[in-house]
Amino acid sequence: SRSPSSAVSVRPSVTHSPCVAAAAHGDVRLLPPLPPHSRDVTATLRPIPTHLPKAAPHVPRQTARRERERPWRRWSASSRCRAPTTSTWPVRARSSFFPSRLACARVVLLISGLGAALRRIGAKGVEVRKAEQLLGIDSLIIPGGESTTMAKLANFHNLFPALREFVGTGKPVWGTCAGLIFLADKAVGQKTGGQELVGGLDCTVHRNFFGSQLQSFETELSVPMLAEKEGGSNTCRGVFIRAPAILEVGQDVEVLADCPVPAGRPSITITSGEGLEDQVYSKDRVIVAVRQGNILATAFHPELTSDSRWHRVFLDMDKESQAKALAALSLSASSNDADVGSKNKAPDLPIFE
Ligand SMILES: NC(=O)CC[C@H](N)C(=O)O
Repeated sequence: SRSPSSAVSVRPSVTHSPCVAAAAHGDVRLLPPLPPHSRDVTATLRPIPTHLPKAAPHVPRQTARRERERPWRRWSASSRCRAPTTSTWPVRARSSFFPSRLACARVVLLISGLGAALRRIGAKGVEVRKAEQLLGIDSLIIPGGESTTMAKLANFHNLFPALREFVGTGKPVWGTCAGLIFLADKAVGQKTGGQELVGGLDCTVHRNFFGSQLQSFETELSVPMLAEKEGGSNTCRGVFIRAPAILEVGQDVEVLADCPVPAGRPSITITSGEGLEDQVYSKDRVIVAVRQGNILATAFHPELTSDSRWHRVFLDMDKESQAKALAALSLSASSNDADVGSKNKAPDLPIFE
């Protein structure tokens, strides 16, 4: 037999076999010879050292003076917040904000503040990165970010068909900011070449209605629905970050909040395309929150305030949708019992005279 300290040849396919485990303890057994037809590929296994080198004493890192004095710069301008240059594009994208931030819920999910806010009110969230994960969730949040990049990534991961299907199931979907843009049937103010949308919400959205990052603002919004459903004040704080706004809605869309167009904001030209004339948005108010059936959409970020009423409204939509699904299930089960032979027949409802 061979000395335990020498290298041992093993077939790669058996690297985790008991023989190799034994080799790690110095008890080396040689493998039976390879059958003549197999590829003669071998790998070298070095014995694992029994004595690990002593850990070097921990020396606390010296914080640079500049960092001590201006800690808030640490994760902003510093190169350390950049993705490693060796990452490939999709990996880097995943580490930024999508689709890991495409959030959803058995009750919803997990992005940043949205996740924390939902956890506070007892909802469980999961991250959705792949289309098939949408099958296991009850409701979905498409959060803020940058909708053009999010659309590129959703395309890359082939998420659009699954997202459209999810919206079509009637399960609750909430889009905030860029998520609202995703859900709109039509978006204007897009980059050249446009961007793909999930759609489902009958409205026209302007991608950067309120201007650039510098024009981000907070304001008090009047939302009577919040007080009606969840109690508390008639208003809520709206945090608008490079925010979109809704220019027009279809008749099935319920407007939940609007706000004045900020004074001094340059006029917005809406390029209609398809041979229609450009129009200038001339109203003095603009829509910032809507609901259409299973879709809730806000141009602002409710997760950035401590008011969790928007989250509770969304969870109520989730409960409603589950109750509906249950009712539909028990209805179809009882009609199956009563009428086993006739599949796909509409339920025979009783007539009360
Ligand atoms: N905070 C946000 O989500 C900004 C959205 C941004 N205006 C966009 O085009 O995607």
